[in-house]
This record gives sequence, structure tokens and C-alpha cells, in this order.
Amino acid sequence: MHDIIYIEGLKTDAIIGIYDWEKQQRQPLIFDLEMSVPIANAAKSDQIEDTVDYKSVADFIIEWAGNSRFDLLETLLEQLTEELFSRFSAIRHLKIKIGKPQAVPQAKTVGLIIQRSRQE
Ligand SMILES: Nc1nc2c(c(=O)[nH]1)N=C([C@H](O)[C@@H](O)CO)CN2
Repeated sequence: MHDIIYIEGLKTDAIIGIYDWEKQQRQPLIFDLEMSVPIANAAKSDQIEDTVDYKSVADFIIEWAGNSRFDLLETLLEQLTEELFSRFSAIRHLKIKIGKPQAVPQAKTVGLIIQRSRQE
């Protein structure tokens, strides 16, 4: 059982969606992440290098998702998960929720949650 480093309510604007109008204008996406990371080394050393820097993860997601262009949330999240495992080697498991608040006007938000483990 590992510890969880989390990011909640991370907002970025992206080109995402299956309809023509969605391919013309950016719309907000909201990310919630839980990253399973062993924190014992960082807790002893007090060094950011020994853990996962949530600020670096947040900055990466804003940049990567902001420059992405997908039809489906499914594709975006699957590819984002691979990028995060590749860039942040201490992440063992990832749970990511993505919300698309403008997609269904009658709903507060809609979206997708995926959970993946690092493939060794
Ligand atoms: N499972 C999904 N369903 C839908 C998606 C999606 O990405 N995954 N996308 C859309 C449209 O782009 C919608 O968000 C526009 O309102 C519809 N269903």
C-alpha cells in the first residue's frame, strides 16, 4: 500500500470533442489525480528529488493537455497516463478523473475516471 499525492480541480482549456464546434474552440477540462508514490525516502531526506513534485505534474498536464487535440476523453486520458508514467518514475499507480463541465448543459459536469498501474 503506497501513499497518495493528489491534485484536485486542475483546470486547463483544450480542443476536445467529437462535434465540429468543439474542434474550433477551446473548452475547460478539470483534472483530479491520485498518484500512488512511496514517500518514505523523501520523508527521511526532506528532498523534493525523492518524491513526485505535484507542481511539476500540474504544470506538465496544463501544457500537454493545452496543446492536445482529441475527439474523445478516453484517448486523452489513456495517452496522458502513459506520459505521466514515463516522466515521473516514482508513480506506481494513477487514478485520474477528467471533467468536461460545458459538455452537457443540464449536468454540473460529465467525464471519465481511469485507474492504471505502471507496467514493469
Ligand atoms: N464516453 C464519451 N462520450 C462522449 C464524449 C467522450 O469524449 N467520451 N464526447 C462527447 C462530445 O464531445 C460531447 O462532450 C459534446 O457535448 C459526447 N459523448
